[in-house]
Parts: sequence; structure tokens; C-alpha cells
Amino acid sequence: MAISDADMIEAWRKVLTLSQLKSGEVVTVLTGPATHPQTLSTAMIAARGMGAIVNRLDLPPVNGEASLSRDALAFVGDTPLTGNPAGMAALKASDLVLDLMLLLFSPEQGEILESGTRMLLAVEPPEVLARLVPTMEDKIRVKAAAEKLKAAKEMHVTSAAGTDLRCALGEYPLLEEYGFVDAPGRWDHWPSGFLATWPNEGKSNGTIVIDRGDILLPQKSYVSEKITLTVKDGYVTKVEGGLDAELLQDYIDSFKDPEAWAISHIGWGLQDRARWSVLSLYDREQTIGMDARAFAGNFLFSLGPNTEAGGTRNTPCHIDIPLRRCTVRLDGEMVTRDGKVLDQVALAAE
Ligand SMILES: O=c1ccc(O)c[nH]1
Repeated sequence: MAISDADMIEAWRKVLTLSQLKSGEVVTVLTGPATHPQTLSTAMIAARGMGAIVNRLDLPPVNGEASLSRDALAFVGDTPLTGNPAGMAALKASDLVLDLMLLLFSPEQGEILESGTRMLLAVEPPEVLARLVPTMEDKIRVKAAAEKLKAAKEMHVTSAAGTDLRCALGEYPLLEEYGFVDAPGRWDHWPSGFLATWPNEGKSNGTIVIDRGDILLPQKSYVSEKITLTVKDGYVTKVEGGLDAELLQDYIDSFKDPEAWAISHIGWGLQDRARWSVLSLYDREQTIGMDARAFAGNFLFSLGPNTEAGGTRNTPCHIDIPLRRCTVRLDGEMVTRDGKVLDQVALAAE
């Protein structure tokens, strides 16, 4: 269902307020050809209405001839800012960048954040943004779970379907996504509500079963028959299954890049307002599938780059795979059981 400009402006005002936007700060809205016009116009009205100095940096797209998908998350790394000092200068000189284009997993994003600029990614359709406006409770829930993940040395993921994966932890930072950017140099994604980290290099081993109903992104598909991944020393070494498995294998093989098979971020969904079934209601090119990445209780793992975490594995191929009905243990302690979050906030409040 469409959302009114008035309601979208109010949604932006809430998110910009949570992001500590102050009058006189410089906001640059980063756009491309896929930017939704209502998201753009309401962002600029809301920021201006809060007294910000508002710029827009509109950049032509790149990699259209290289990517097999039009999903902005399907082909990452190089962006229109690669080798673009003028664009970089504008964004590094801004207090807040509203990324309506998608810079995720690019070295340029890291460079802009290091300058102290805050960056908020927002590329989902306006009605999805409005439905999943972040709240302080989202932050509290993610931060409570982060306390556990920060201290953990091992993540062990199991499921009745046959997943049994062990990942050593500690080399990489956490990815805390709660939907607003309330500190200098912070990146976040609206909408979100999940927690992740990256396994230590070469230290993921076991089996991952992508069961019927689990989701492949950017394929935007609900798997209809099991895919079994064998994971050895941080890489997927074998893919077994039926048509879904063949499609996944063919897609990743198209990158001709061994790093595309590496385990990337691993974590779990904490957003009670996101739902597993939403992806089935959208045309696949109308959404990047954030309900699927954030629904509470999923085990979200991914394949491909770890530049986001300061790693050196830079591959354009990025696959996000949220699984249902998994049990995630940190050093033996459950944080989800059979796809349900054990409430960290309640535990933390004890
Ligand atoms: O918000 C995001 C989106 C995709 C991803 O792989 C990580 N975080």
C-alpha cells in the first residue's frame, strides 16, 4: 500500500531525530537512478525542516554490464565513488549522508565513515521504511545481544534440518544494525534490527542446510528443496541439492572468484516487526529483502566479502541467506532456540 508524503516526512523526522540530527548540520543525500523519488523528496523536506543544510549528490550507475542482477546488493565493492575524489570530498565534509544509492561493502564507505561522517542506508520502498521505522527499543535489544556476542569465542549453529556449523570469533568487530546513526562515524541501515559479526579467517567448519522456505538473497527466492553446504576452513567447498542448489552454484560460479565462496557475516535477526513471509508479497526487484534479513529469530549467514569488517577479502559477489528454525549458541549459551530469540533484553534486565 502506498504511503502519504506527510507520513513519510514524519517517518524521516523520527529517524533523523534518533540520528541526533542538529540544526545547522550538513546532510548530503546520495542518489542514483534507482532512488525512489518519494524517499528522496521526503528526506530532503524532513532534513531541511530540522534546520539542516541539505545537499544532493546524484551519481550515474556503474557495473550494470557486469552484474547479473539489478539488486544493488548483488554486486558490491566498486561504486560510482570509486576514483571519484570530488564526490568523496562532498561526503566526507558532510555530518550525515543519507545513502539512497547503496555504498555497502565498498572501501569508499569505510573512508567516509573514518572522517566522522554518519551514514544511513535507506533503499527499501517507502512503505517498508514507514512500517519499520526504528525505535530506541530496537537499539536496546540489539545492544543487549551485542554484549553476549562481543565476549564470545565460538558461534555454534544447529538445526533439525541438519545444520551444524562452528565458527571461531574474536578477530572482527560486530555489525550492530538498529536503523539509525546516533554517533559520529556510525553506519546503519533503515530498516534493520539484527546483529552479526565475521568468523575468524579460515575458522568456520561444518554443514549448513538451507531448508525448504529458507531465503536466498539477491535471488529473492524461498528454497523449495534443501541445499546442503559443506564448509571447510572458512569456505563453502560443496553445494548439494536440486534446482535451487544448481541455480545458486551457477550464479556464484559466474564470478569466477574463489573468495565468493567464503563465509561472510554471521548473526541473527532481532526485529519483531519484520516478517519472514513479506518477501512473498513483493516483486523481486521492488525490494532488497530487509524483512528477510531482520525477522526475529533467523540465523542470517552470508557469503563473500569481509572488507566491511576491515578484512581483505574483497569480492563483488555477496549472498545473504536467512535460515528459519536454527539454534544459535555462543560459547555454549543459546541466544536463539529453533528460530526463536531468547529475550536478551529481559535477561539483561534481570
Ligand atoms: O544491512 C545489511 C544488508 C545486507 C547485508 O549483507 C548486511 N547488512
